Amino acid sequence: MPKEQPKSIARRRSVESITKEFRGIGLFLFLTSGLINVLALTGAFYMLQIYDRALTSGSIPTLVALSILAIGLYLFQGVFDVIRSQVLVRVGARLDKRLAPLAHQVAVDMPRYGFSNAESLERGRDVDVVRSFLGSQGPMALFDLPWVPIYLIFAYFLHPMLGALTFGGAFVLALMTVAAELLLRRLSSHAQQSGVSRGAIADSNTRNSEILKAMGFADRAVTRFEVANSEHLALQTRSSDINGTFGAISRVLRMILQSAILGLGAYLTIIGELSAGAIIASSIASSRALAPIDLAITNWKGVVGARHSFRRLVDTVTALNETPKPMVLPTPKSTLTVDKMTVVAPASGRILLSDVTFELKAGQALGVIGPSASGKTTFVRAITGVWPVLRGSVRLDGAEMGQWEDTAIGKFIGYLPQDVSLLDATIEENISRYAEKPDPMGVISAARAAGVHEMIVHLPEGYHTHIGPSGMVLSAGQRQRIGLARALYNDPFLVVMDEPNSNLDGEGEAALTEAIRGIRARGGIAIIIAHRPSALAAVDLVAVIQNGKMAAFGSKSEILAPQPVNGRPDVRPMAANTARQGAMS
Ligand SMILES: Nc1ncnc2c1ncn2[C@@H]1O[C@H](COP(=O)(O)OP(=O)(O)OP(=O)(O)O)[C@@H](O)[C@H]1O
Repeated sequence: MPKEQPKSIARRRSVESITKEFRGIGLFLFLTSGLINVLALTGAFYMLQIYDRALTSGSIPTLVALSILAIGLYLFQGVFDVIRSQVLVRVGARLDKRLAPLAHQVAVDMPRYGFSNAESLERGRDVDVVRSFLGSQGPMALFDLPWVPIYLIFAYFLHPMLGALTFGGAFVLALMTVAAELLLRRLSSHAQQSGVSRGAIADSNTRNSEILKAMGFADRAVTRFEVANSEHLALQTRSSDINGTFGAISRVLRMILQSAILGLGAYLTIIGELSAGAIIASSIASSRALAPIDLAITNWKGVVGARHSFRRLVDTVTALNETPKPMVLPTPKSTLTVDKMTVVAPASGRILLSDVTFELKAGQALGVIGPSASGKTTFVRAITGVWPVLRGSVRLDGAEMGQWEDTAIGKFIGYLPQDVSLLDATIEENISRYAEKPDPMGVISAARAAGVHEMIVHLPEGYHTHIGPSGMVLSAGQRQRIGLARALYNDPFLVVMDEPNSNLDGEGEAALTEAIRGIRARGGIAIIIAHRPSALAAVDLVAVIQNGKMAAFGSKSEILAPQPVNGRPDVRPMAANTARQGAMS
């Protein structure tokens, strides 16, 4: 027997972990479906008894008793049907409650690895797809399918030929289900991909609404969306066409088969092998036998979509299960050591930064300079753990970053990215990083350190001002200062800032310099990427990044010293020249 691959073992474990709590419910639904299907024979038995007993005996009391019994059984069937559908809806809701946070956790991580927002949000939608499928007719059909033999056996006992005809019909419809599956499987995956591409265009267009308006190319952006939308619609239409056609053929086949059963029944009655009641009973039983297959065909598009989404959810859970749970380590307080760090672009695998080595001690601040696209942002992304390190290591007090849990290490890191990106929440929630119980003094002291406290208290709602999506109600400089306060909240050991002064005025830059001095004075480490030299006023070390390598590293006075006119060739880039003027001032 071939050995099972570790990946498929991991996937199997994930499926087991997702379905574990639903196994009992699954058995309950299966048995309830059996009961519903047995009760659904009521109509067939009723007709048999009416024709063969009540009509032949002419007994009204028998007719009434049979009718009361049939109504009672129908009501029972209805009750179980309601229970089954309500349980399925609740299973969907429970699954959603359990999986939605996991899917969102992965969705939040995906953009870091080069996935578009649309692709990331698709993970969240997977949960919706599975939940709505569970609330639809699809799963009922799937639960009814295993009980189809009950009706086949019933028809067989009425007459073997009726059983054979019903079986033949069920077989043809089952083949149609297989055909629908084969045709829809690939199409559904293409339709889903085209939906993601369409979403990515819509997302990019809405995020750039100001640019589209100012430079008047909104109509061309809409055209791009239209093209992607048409492609998506064409695929959707094709899969709906296939589903609809198969559904229609299956309904017609069912009608033909039911008439054929009646015809065969009539023939068997004429030749004296069947009673009149059995004709109607066999017609009812065959119709019930084919109903779940018919329903499955009609809902097959949903089945394929839900299966696709469920598989991706399994991948999601597998990915999360594969992440080892780190130990709790003490708060770092002495060193940041970077050893031969090599970083690749997550999506393309292109090497963006290689063999970077240096060490910073508590109380030091490093300014990072270098030309555009040299790898400075890549450098901070790797140091803050936003991007993984391909080779080499980044260590705090000797322990690699990966040895900490994300939430634990996050407390020791302050990060002000180039694109500040504030969250859609209040200023207090932004600065306190969504703390459940924000420490007001901590928030205020971070805001003071960033020189933004006065500005915040002058807003009508102060720290409770809701800043809207992407920090809409604030100016770029205000956003940057609040971003700085968020980076400084709770005095993290390592504070990394990517061009923190790009939108700051003189007062803001002075606050930034003070903040860097504050970090150094309390024994933290600061790393500042700067194009504008004024940001380097409070640093003691400077590194030069050039062409994805660390071209120079040393004290500020050494790196930014005036260059000799003659003498050895200088490794320091042009950027150092621009940085020099302000930083030395
Ligand atoms: N997500 C990404 N995927 C692939 N390549 C990327 C990605 N982000 C940046 N790069 C590439 O990595 C290189 C370094 O980019 P990086 O943003 O680190 O430069 P930088 O020095 O910060 O530039 P700037 O000063 O203009 O901000 C560039 O060639 C860029 O094209």
